[in-house]
Amino acid sequence: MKKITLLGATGSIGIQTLDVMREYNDKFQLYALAFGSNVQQAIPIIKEFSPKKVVVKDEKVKQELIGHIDHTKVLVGHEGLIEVSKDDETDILVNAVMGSVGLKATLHAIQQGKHIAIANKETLVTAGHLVMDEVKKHQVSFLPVDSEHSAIFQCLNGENKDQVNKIILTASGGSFRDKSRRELEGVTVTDALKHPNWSMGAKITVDSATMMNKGLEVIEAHWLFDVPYSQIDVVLHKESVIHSMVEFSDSCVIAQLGTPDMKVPIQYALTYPDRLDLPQTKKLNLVDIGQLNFNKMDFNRFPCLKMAFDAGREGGTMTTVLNAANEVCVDLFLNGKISFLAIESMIERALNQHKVIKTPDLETILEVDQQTRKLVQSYVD
Ligand SMILES: NC(=O)C1=CN([C@@H]2O[C@H](COP(=O)(O)OP(=O)(O)OC[C@H]3O[C@@H](n4cnc5c(N)ncnc54)[C@H](OP(=O)(O)O)[C@@H]3O)[C@@H](O)[C@H]2O)C=CC1
Ligand SMILES: CC(=O)[C@@H](O)[C@H](O)COP(=O)(O)O
Ligand SMILES: [Mn+2]
Repeated sequence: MKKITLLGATGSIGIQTLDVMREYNDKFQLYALAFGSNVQQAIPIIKEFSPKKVVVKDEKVKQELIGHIDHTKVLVGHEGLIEVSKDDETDILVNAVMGSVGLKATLHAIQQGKHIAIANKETLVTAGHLVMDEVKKHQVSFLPVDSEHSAIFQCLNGENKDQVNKIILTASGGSFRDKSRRELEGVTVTDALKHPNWSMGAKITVDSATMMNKGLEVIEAHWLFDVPYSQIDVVLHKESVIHSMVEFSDSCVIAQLGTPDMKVPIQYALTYPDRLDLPQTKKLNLVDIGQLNFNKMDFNRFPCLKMAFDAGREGGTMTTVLNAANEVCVDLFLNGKISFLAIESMIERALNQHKVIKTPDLETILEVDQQTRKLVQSYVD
């Protein structure tokens, strides 16, 4: 029985992680969970899984929650996230929070030798070098949940990493893939939230529409698989059936395929190296699909992807700025404060204003993250 601490239990990945745990309740037990403020979503989860500890965003949410639950210790904020993540009783940390709020807890968990299933790509974008250094130092398993990275991880299974030519990430194109840049001028939040293939949280769905999601994933792949940016490609693939590919020295390409269902990579990260039944998922039927499409990525159409490659190549605090600026801009867009196209122009402005600090420590990362959030907010205030 593995004890799991699940950060982001009320979110899209969190809920699907609980589905997997429900199916395999002889293998996994929910020791602790964390969520932000969605108390109504959290109450039935807490009642069903009876975790020993729950972490919420702040005191106000704690007060809202405690009248509804018994026998569960309620903790608050960053300190709470760190406490449950490094807790002696935690075997596996599933990090499925949205945003760089997951960084410190992840570092503490690794330092305590916990195994990590990582969905929270922002943690790797903001401070990938710190995270991967700790992973190497403490020899923990750090398994990707993100569908593309799970695919790459599977393609690399048993292969010699020195014989990798390139990693090829697939991108669906997001909600606006068939629109020209001019047509993007009037798009709404409701339109942006209609992802063609995946049902996900609001922030990642907007990231997918701006193509920043793929940009974050390029940086995530760089850190997870220790591959230089010159060996990472992105190809448009509107069906999201091939989740990603790896090309090897002999020109052989290995791809991982499946219907778009996040329960597959979530379960694989929890049960690796075993592949257990997943009865709830739809099997891939290529005959029914008939045709798979691939298109060249257009960096002028999707400037966020170019910004992410450039920030990744620059390194240091540049990706911290990219991530923090993006988090603020997407939030402003979702709250109707800025237009869709302002997301990319404001991120670009923040990147241009930043003087990079190479190999920053944690304190520097956190400081740059906060400064960037304030700066980007000041563009609209
Ligand atoms: N959804 C997907 O299919 C995929 C997601 N990912 C990545 O996984 C991560 C989660 O995405 P997704 O599940 O879609 O996001 P959601 O927005 O659906 O869920 C985010 C979760 O994080 C919680 N949260 C937010 N802020 C805090 C905080 N300060 N303290 C504690 N918990 C907090 C939310 O709580 P609450 O809502 O209660 O406030 C919620 O449980 C992201 O990094 C995303 O990029 C990667 C691949 C696919
Ligand atoms: C399910 C998942 O991993 C998402 O990151 C997904 O890949 C988003 O799709 P696109 O970014 O390709 O539109
Ligand atoms: Mn992905």
